[in-house]
Formats: sequence, structure tokens, C-alpha cells
Amino acid sequence: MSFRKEPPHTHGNIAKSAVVLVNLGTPDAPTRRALRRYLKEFLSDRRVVEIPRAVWWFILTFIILPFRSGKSAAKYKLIWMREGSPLRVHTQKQAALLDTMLEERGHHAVKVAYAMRYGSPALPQVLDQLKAEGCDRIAILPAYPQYSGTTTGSIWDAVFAHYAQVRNVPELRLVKHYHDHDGYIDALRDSVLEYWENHGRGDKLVMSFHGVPKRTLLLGDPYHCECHKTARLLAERLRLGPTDYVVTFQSRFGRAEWLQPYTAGTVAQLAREGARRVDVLCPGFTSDCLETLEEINMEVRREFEAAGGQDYHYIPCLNETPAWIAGMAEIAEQHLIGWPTMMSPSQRDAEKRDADTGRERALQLGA
Ligand SMILES: C=CC1=C(C)c2cc3[nH]c(cc4nc(cc5[nH]c(cc1n2)c(C)c5CCC(=O)O)C(CCC(=O)O)=C4C)c(C)c3C=C
Ligand SMILES: [Fe+2]
Ligand SMILES: [Fe+2]
Repeated sequence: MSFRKEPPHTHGNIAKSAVVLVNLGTPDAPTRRALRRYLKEFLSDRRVVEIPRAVWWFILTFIILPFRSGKSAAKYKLIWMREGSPLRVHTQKQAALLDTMLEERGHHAVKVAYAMRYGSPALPQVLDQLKAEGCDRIAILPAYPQYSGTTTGSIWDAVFAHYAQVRNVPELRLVKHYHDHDGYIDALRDSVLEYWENHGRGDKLVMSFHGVPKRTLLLGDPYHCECHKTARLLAERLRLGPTDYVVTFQSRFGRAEWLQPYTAGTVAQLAREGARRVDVLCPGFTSDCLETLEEINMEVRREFEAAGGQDYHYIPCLNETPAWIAGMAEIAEQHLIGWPTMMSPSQRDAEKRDADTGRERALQLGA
């Protein structure tokens, strides 16, 4: 096996640190063609669909891609923003704001980049670019607060697969999860309280998380428990009683059983039981995306109204809210400990002078 082309090693380089905010990925355009490319990459990941490869290849190629690409493109068209897909727009803005926030907190020597697990900007390209810029310390921050093998585990696969081809591998830190981190829970609490202050409050708060097949829970994936812990902590912070909120799972894909209760069925049931108003929050998504803006704010709203519900409120994701940017900075800081992130430009110059002296010494020694 050959390795990727490595920039020549030079003595005296000051290693820079970087945080890479990694999200799922999204199509480049709301078109059938772009959806086909995106879904093919996403759904070919054996972390995402765990059925025998040959069987799945057949189903994906001849059933899912031909039928789903067009249907999904139509859904993306409904939520597409002037600047592009909401998921990418928010992730990009979050990364830029996190960069500024870390700078304000004194971390002058950290760069923040963003990447996608599927689609663009592709994680391997971003990691290559950071290497070219001299970043030799990389912290990977997934956009998923709760760990699941299907999401965070898959990001690790991509990171390891990339560095398996690299000779000079940077120092790495991987943020596994922050489902119970104060910075995240407090940001969620603030966003719900602000929403209630501006729009009043419903009979029930529905906390809807993206689902996964139930089988993954039975096989040891901690995702379900982490979602429930997030919900419990948020409910405590909001001083909710056990009947004031419900935890549900959305976005079922395929025919197998997924984590229950399902969001759409629960919301319709609440309407039938006489709830006039529900407020729906998606705490597992840190950026608004297809699954929140179309599925929750459009499809599930219709189900609630069809079942006799009157007043349906969707509470937006954390997106670029200042509390969440501060929360992300706290999470990042905890994982940057021990790295020289606070070096000021003058300290960097001094360090460089020392390093240059070291280089001269190395040259004398013939290194
Ligand atoms: C938040 C965590 C997520 C988990 C866990 C997750 C698991 C998972 N998803 C699918 C299938 C699809 N998901 C799709 C979109 C999508 N999924 C997440 C997040 C999680 N997925 C996000 C943020 C998005 C939105 C992306 C965007 O562009 O806005 C889609 C594509 C959309 C569609 O065609 O409906 C599919 C398909 C599986 C199978 C799975 C776990 C096994
Ligand atoms: Fe998904
Ligand atoms: Fe559990």
C-alpha cells in the first residue's frame, strides 16, 4: 500500500491545532441527480444499513435509489435556502462562530473547520487541507450530541480510514458525545424558555429524536439511553413533571421496527386524547435540516391537525444561538486541554525563534 503524498518534514514548524465540526452531510442541490449521489454514499455505509452487502446492494440499486431520490428531492425543494441546504448553511455558520468564540476566549492558535461525513466538504479533503496548513493536532467534534454507531461511529471510521493512508498522523482527539453536557443542556433550556416567552406554552412538550433500528439498541448501541438522559436533564432544567413531556423517535427508514414511540403516531394520539396544543423540539439535531424542517414542521404537523389537534408549534434547533455557540466552545475547550491553543502571536514568534535555533542545531548534526 502506498501512502498519501506528505508535505516534506521541516524542523521548527509550530504545530497548530484545529477543531473540525463534522455533520452528517446533505445533497449539493435539491435535484434527483444530487440526491441519488448523496443517498448512494450515505446508504452504502455498513454502519447505517446492517444487512448483508449483496442483498442490500440489490435493494439500494434497484428499489431505494430509483424511487427515493426523486421523492426526497421534492422534499428538499420545500426547505432549500437561498444559500443552500439548511444543514450545510447552519453547520458552516456554527463553525465560523465557534472560531470567533474560541478566539475571544483566548484560543488564538486554533482553527475551526467544518466537514461532512457524506457529500461535501468531504472529511478526507478537509483533513488534508488542515495538514497542508500545518495543523498537527486535530479535535473532531461531531454535530451529534448522542453517540450512535450509525453516526458518530461512522465518523470515526472515516477518520481512521483516512489516517490509515497517512505517514505522519496528527495527534487526535475525538469527542464521543455531549448528551449530558451543561453547555448543551443549558442551550436547549434557553431556547425552549425563549420560545415559550414569545409564543406561550403548550399542553405537552414532545422531544423528538432521530430514530435508529431497535435492533441496534439490543446489540449494544447506547444511543437510546443517551437520548433519554438528554430528555431527563432538559426536563429537570425546565422543571417539567413526568406528564409534561414525552420522548419520541422520528424518521423511520425501511420496514424493520425502530425505536419507539414514533413521533407522528404519538402526536396524533395526543390530539385524539384532546391535547389542543403541542410544542415539538428536536434536541438531537443541533442544526435544522430536512428531518426537522420538512418532517417535523410539515409532515407531523399535518398528522396532528388531521387527528383534530388545533395548535402545533415547532421549536427551532439550536443553530447559531449564542448559548449554543458558547456551549460548543466549552465542549471544545475540554478536549483541547494540554494543547498550546492560547499562544499569542508574539509567543508564537518567540517559539518560532527557539524552534529555528533547534533547526540550525539539527542541521549542524546533519539531520
Ligand atoms: C441525529 C442523528 C441521526 C441518526 C442517529 C441517524 C440515523 C439514520 N438515518 C438514516 C436514514 C436517513 N437519514 C436521513 C437524513 C438525516 N439524518 C440525520 C441524522 C441522523 N440520522 C440528519 C441530520 C438528516 C438530514 C440531512 C439533511 O440533508 O438535511 C436520510 C435522507 C433524507 C431522506 O431521503 O429522507 C435518510 C435516508 C438511517 C437508516 C439511520 C440509522 C440506521
Ligand atoms: Fe438519518
Ligand atoms: Fe435505554
